Amino acid sequence: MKVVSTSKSHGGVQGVYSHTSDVCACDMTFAVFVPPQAKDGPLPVLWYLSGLTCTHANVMDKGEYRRLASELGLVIVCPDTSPRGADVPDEKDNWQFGCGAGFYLDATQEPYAKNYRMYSYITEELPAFVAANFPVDMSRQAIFGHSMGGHGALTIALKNPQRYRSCSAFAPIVQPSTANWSRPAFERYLGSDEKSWRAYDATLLIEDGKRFPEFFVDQGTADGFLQDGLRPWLLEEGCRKAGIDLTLRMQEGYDHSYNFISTFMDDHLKWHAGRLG
Ligand SMILES: N[C@@H](CCC(=O)N[C@@H](CSC=O)C(=O)NCC(=O)O)C(=O)O
Repeated sequence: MKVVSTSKSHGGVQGVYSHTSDVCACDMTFAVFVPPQAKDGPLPVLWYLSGLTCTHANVMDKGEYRRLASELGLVIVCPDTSPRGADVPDEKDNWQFGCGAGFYLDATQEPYAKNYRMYSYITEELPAFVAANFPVDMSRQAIFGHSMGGHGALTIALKNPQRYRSCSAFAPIVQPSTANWSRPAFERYLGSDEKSWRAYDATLLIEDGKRFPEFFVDQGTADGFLQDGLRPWLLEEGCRKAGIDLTLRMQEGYDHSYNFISTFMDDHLKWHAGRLG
């Protein structure tokens, strides 16, 4: 593991690290905040998945999670959103595909299948790496995220309900396989058979029988992506039919930015901490 940077904050350490990922066949960078309680033993770990165009740094710089994470004794891990590097296929002028737009899935189509394996990276390789290198109690994990990362958190929790004690999201893409901003990426990563897309679509996973006990979602009413891209009412309907407990808070006047996320970050951290013990 390469230490990119460390910096003391609220008694803990905000670090940025990189490692060689076999799964993504490139070097990957991620951020970890370790609160001061780590000196007394392993701590619960909360995974934050970021949205389109982000790296590990957006939430680290603008999410405002460290003060309360320190108080609550939560380790916060913030991975990148895609593979990157000179050998990774990309489309520089397309923010909804390629680097920064990995959609937390395992691509099956060439030339993307070699590197774009963010589902396996987030659920297998990075957890094993974090467990081996940080003071974490892997029996106490939770996951949350924003937008594309909200989609990632919901789908990963639905597919691994025994691993995560809780899941929440800020303005998640709840049905990416039918939204115009994500459909083209799904087709290019997964091929034209839309049946294979269902494995990476929260509302369709629920329709297909996957379950998670409860979700907590915040959504701004002034979010420019609300009507066409995010559509939380689809998740509301799916959860209602499936008997999944969904707390959906429509936050008046808030947009899609980190000003919205940081406003409600404390509520999400407290909600997860209450379930992580
Ligand atoms: N470049 C786009 C806007 C991209 C954008 O809003 N990205 C969001 C996530 S969107 C869904 O996954 C984000 O988190 N951006 C990073 C940030 O720091 O705000 C455009 O120009 O419209």
